[in-house]
Amino acid sequence: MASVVTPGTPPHAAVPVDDTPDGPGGIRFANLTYDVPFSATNAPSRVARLRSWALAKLGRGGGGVGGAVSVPRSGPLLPTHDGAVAATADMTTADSARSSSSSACSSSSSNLSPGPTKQPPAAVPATAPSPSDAPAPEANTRILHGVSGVAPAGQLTVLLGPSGAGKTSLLNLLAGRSQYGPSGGTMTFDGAPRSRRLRRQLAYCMQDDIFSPRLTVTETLQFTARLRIRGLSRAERDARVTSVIKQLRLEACADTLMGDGVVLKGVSGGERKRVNIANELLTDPSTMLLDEPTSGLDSATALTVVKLLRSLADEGRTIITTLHQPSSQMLELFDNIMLLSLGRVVYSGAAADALSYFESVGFPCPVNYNPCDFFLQLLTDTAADGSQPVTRRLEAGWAEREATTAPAGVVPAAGGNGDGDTLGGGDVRGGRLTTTSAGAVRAVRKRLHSSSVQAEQRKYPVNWWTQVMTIGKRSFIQRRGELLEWVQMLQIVAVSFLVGIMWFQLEQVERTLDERVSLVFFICVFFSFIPMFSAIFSMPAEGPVLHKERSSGAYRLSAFFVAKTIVETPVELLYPTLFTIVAYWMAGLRASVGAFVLHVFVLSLVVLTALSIGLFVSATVRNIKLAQVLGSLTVLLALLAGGYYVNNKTLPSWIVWVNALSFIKYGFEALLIIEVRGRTFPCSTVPTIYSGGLAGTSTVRQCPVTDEAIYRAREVADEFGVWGNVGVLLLWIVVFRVAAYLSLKWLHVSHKPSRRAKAV
Ligand SMILES: Nc1ncnc2c1ncn2[C@@H]1O[C@H](COP(=O)(O)OP(=O)(O)OP(=O)(O)O)[C@@H](O)[C@H]1O
Repeated sequence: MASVVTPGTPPHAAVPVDDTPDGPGGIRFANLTYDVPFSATNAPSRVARLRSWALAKLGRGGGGVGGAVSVPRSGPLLPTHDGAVAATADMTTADSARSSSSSACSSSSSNLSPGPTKQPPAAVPATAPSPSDAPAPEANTRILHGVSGVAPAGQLTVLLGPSGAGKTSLLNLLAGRSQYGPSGGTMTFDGAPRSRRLRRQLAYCMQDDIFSPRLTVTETLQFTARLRIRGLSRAERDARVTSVIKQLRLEACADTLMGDGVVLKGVSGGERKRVNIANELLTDPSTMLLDEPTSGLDSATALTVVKLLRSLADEGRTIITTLHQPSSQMLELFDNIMLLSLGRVVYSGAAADALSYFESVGFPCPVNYNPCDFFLQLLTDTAADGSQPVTRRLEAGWAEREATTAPAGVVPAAGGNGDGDTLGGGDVRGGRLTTTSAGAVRAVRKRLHSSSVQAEQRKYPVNWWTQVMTIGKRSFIQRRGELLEWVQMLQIVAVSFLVGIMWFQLEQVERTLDERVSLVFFICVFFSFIPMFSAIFSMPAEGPVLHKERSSGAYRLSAFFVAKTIVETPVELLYPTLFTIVAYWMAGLRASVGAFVLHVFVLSLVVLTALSIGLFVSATVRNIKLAQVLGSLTVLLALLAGGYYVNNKTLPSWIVWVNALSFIKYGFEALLIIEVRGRTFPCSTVPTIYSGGLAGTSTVRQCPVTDEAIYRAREVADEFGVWGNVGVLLLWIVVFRVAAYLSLKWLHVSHKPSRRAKAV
């Protein structure tokens, strides 16, 4: 046996560790605190941050970022109207702001008074100070204040609390997915600290059920199974998917698209929630954390989902879920309830004991009232002055109870010590007749223990190549669906015919040279805009799925990136190829198969360059509007500096360098060389810049017009040749792809928990 104690955690909060299937089951956490930087909650302006930074550099203080000022810990405890004492000593001003803002959202009058049955202790002391409850550093806002609890194996534990109470933050901490990691406290899972192996056993169903919209339910589950389950044959994996579909009663929608709920119609809201659970259930997790699995569902469907969770708990799994407004029918299905208010526990224990506890502290639930509604109303009850005396009293009451009854800072598990032995078949737990047997709990844990010991050795469930193949196949289905949309097809076919008609069968004479050059330039510009914006919109669409899957440790970012590149490259080249087949021959561009093939090749590179730049922009800038603006500016700059509208001669000398930055210029020059190299064009009666008959070139006309004359007129560096331009485009593609990869890795979708998270 060992102990897990983190710095800043009082020794009494040590939780025994027994890393065996027979050790204490479930999740235990004690004195968990969670702080987020003040700037994250209050978002001071850049100017304020800059000012703060400058003052700090000058050594003049400045009150931290955004000017947070701590209320001294020894500051006065606020008396409340009923004589109880409000524990505000450990709140920063940011806390107070959060507290009062959440008050402002709740009812404005205090209409819940203590009932007559039992009087609460005359004056409940404030939360007992403990090291983990110490004030957060000045620049932080404390979201969770020393939260302790137990979610025993084989039981359904429900987190309740008003909006902003910290339910999601607690779940994120337990799942190791919080943005900043816990700042203090301990947690153990089946008696052991969190480890890589646990990450595989722990399923986290996030509130937003994020899926690739163009996959069916079965495909979605099959791809997850392929990525997250190791060592099964294809038949075994399919059997697992089928059994999960059956377990979650998804047979009727097995072949329905997931959809996105906006443009693409797919499964219903309730089905989507169940697919979300099914997706996590595939790995046969011992522990499931669910954030609002019933949000947006009607009461009957919500009850079905909760019943499902009940049955999963009865199989021996540890289930913790947050719920917004459970019905009284649901209450019957819960084993334990943990009530949170502004980051503090006000009750944690058997669901069936909650009412008697509230009665014992002076808040009896009215007859025929939904107890959960009653609890939540108590916690949102606000006095006329904005204070929350009831909440404060409940917090203080629970803190006192914790201090006196559970020296380890751990609430006794409902119905026993949580080791599973007390959960005999037909055991009465929290007033509910349980069906979970100690054997079921032990069987689940033994099975998972042995399989996960092997998993411990590996960072990812399947090897890199399998990851690439699986993600590639999935991306292909997704992109194929998008690309083959008839609207997109229509756009390309229409534009290619339009172009073919506008530039129809250009004569090979000087008179049409300008049109020929403008057509080549137009093609480059058109195939820069379309892919640039397609890429800019791709990350916002794919990012959430990537983030979710990377957070569960399903695959490497490099596998995603390589798969995306391999699959999307040929798919993205479909449109330029289609366009060229129609427009090239209709317009009468160089009638040679070699020139045609080279034209398609160079145009493809232009498309890939625009895609790579767009990908980099969307991977770096999260704000889609800003990404759009940056994308437009980039293409516009590339267009203006592309060599058609302005060139080195017309540009002011100090800005000539922008020409070199225009990727369109390289594509344009390469295509122009392909078009005119080695060709001559008979002069027409009206002189043009190409024959040197116009001012600025030569007074003597040179007939016929040669390719060199065209290069001169257009300032094309022909010594660079087609392949020189191709080389530059390839360089742009590589540079921006690598930059996009690094940006994704370091800026947004790293699955790695923060250092703080690793420490606990
Ligand atoms: N990373 C963060 N940055 C800034 N504020 C945060 C962060 N994480 C949580 N918070 C704040 O912490 C508080 C608790 O948030 P949390 O999402 O945990 O509440 P919740 O109980 O799940 O609410 P809801 O029921 O509305 O989902 C909120 O006021 C939220 O704004």
